[in-house]
Amino acid sequence: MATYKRILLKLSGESLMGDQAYGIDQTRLSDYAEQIKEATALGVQIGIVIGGGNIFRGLSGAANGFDRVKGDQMGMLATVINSLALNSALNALGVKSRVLTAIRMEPIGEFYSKDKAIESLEKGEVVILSAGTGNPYFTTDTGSSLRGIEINADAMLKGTRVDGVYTADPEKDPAATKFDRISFDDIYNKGLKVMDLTATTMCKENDLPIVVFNMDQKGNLLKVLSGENIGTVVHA
Ligand SMILES: Nc1ncnc2c1ncn2[C@@H]1O[C@H](COP(=O)(O)OP(=O)(O)OP(=O)(O)O)[C@@H](O)[C@H]1O
Ligand SMILES: O=c1ccn([C@@H]2O[C@H](COP(=O)(O)O)[C@@H](O)[C@H]2O)c(=O)[nH]1
Repeated sequence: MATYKRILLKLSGESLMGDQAYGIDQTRLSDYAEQIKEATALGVQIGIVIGGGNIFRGLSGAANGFDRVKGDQMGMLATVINSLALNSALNALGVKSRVLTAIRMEPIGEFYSKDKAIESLEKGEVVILSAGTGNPYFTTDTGSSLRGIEINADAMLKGTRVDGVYTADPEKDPAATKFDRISFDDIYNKGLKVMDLTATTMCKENDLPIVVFNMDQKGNLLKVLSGENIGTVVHA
């Protein structure tokens, strides 16, 4: 029996490159697809947003002289590339999945609507919600909170390459310690940067709890869905 009936799973684009310097690592991609397959076997309805940091980020583009809006559009297209890769990997495992895009680009994906997403979820299909919010100056974390709220998810599961929320960025501060649970207010008060503040605020204001966990370890998604607290729960 799973803890949640419907989830929004946020996957990190940057994690998708595995040990490579850029792009999509096939082993990591297959591992994510396997974990998602295991989760569907529990009967959980799964919406997915995947980042684009393994390919392009608007802010890095702007730092190199790109127009910010064009750079962000490139970033959103990067998330579509990752979404198609995941769609293909899931279909190869026999998991029916569908890509909906926040920007019209048929036949690459169907244009997103909440109704289409929910219809697919109720049929047991995995829905990949691509191109972020469709607008520049946002991130896929904000895209995840937005879509999670729209589809009435029970929780947003942020599957990343660290195993929870720490007192400081654990990739920079080896002395940082992990929280098992933390409130939205403490995220602000302590200035923790595991997710951007727009995304955090949307989750707080719409009562969408977040679970941050390490998706790069096989079996972890199943553990979270089975109620094991292997990450950090961010709550009201
Ligand atoms: N207090 C903190 N606790 C945990 N992680 C933190 C904290 N502060 C910063 N981070 C960083 O946040 C990162 C997680 O963010 P995320 O999964 O969104 O990665 P990303 O690089 O933004 O991915 P994407 O490609 O989807 O944009 C971790 O890699 C971690 O280094
Ligand atoms: O709603 C959105 C979502 C994303 N972007 C751009 O895409 C890249 C990649 O997304 P990440 O969340 O960083 O993985 C992001 O840097 C933005 O440039 C966007 O503009 N709007």
